[in-house]
Amino acid sequence: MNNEKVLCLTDLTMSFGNKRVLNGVNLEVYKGQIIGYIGPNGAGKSTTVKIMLGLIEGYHGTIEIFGENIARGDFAYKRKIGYVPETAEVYDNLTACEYLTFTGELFGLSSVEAEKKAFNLMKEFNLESVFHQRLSSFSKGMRQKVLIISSLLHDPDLLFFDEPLSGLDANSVMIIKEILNQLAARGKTIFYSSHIMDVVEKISNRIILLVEGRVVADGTFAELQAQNKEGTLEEIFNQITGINNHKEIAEKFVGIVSEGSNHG
Ligand SMILES: Nc1ncnc2c1ncn2[C@@H]1O[C@H](COP(=O)(O)OP(=O)(O)OP(=O)(O)O)[C@@H](O)[C@H]1O
Repeated sequence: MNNEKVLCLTDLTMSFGNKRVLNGVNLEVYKGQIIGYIGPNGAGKSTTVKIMLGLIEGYHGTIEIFGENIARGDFAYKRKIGYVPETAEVYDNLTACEYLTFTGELFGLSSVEAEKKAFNLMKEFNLESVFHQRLSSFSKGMRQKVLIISSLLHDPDLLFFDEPLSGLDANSVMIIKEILNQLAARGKTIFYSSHIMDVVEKISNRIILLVEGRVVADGTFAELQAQNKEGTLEEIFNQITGINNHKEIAEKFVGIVSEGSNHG
């Protein structure tokens, strides 16, 4: 593992109104690491990522990316970043070709270069026949693949993926997992959030668990296993986050659903 520091968060806090969402997050991430950033709904994962991308302001603490404090306002670092958001506004009226050429150009590629690279990448996902179709006609998984391609066109050094496997079928998941592994082997750093625990378990070489805006576990899967009684990452997650009454919650939920049901 390389010891070049790519990301450094020091005492990161963030509030929305009176609500404290991040409670002093400290992290150092090194080149070539694949970080699985996990946590319950609302833990603050997307907020952390959006702050690092400069999409949310008003945080306290320090964020250094590639050694630069991002508060200085020099956004050159963004050119070396790729991002797949959790929910994306894709420009539905554009064709895949138009959208990808446009995003490639935003990151400094020439239009010819962006289009050629986009086409070649679409082809690897068997999407070449829809290259000139509007995104509005794409299925969820097809759109997700376009977003993944769009985040990688400029060959970024640091990738932020928020639930990158959303909507992808089993074969595509295997391909993306392999792509992430190969990118990391080439020195790319990957920071991704996902709720799909078996995938996080398999592909991350470091797992960070955030609960209520605090890092409560940080280590390789083997290290987390050694610190906890449970076996799979899903079980470790449930053990640490203290949610072990799934059955009772489900029973209550179904009870409420069936309340007063005289609907025939
Ligand atoms: N723009 C906003 N204004 C007010 N509150 C917000 C805003 N964005 C996020 N929050 C709140 O911050 C908390 C953390 O949200 P965040 O989206 O970071 O969680 P998450 O860990 O990514 O969750 P999930 O797993 O559900 O995607 C939530 O309580 C959310 O309601």
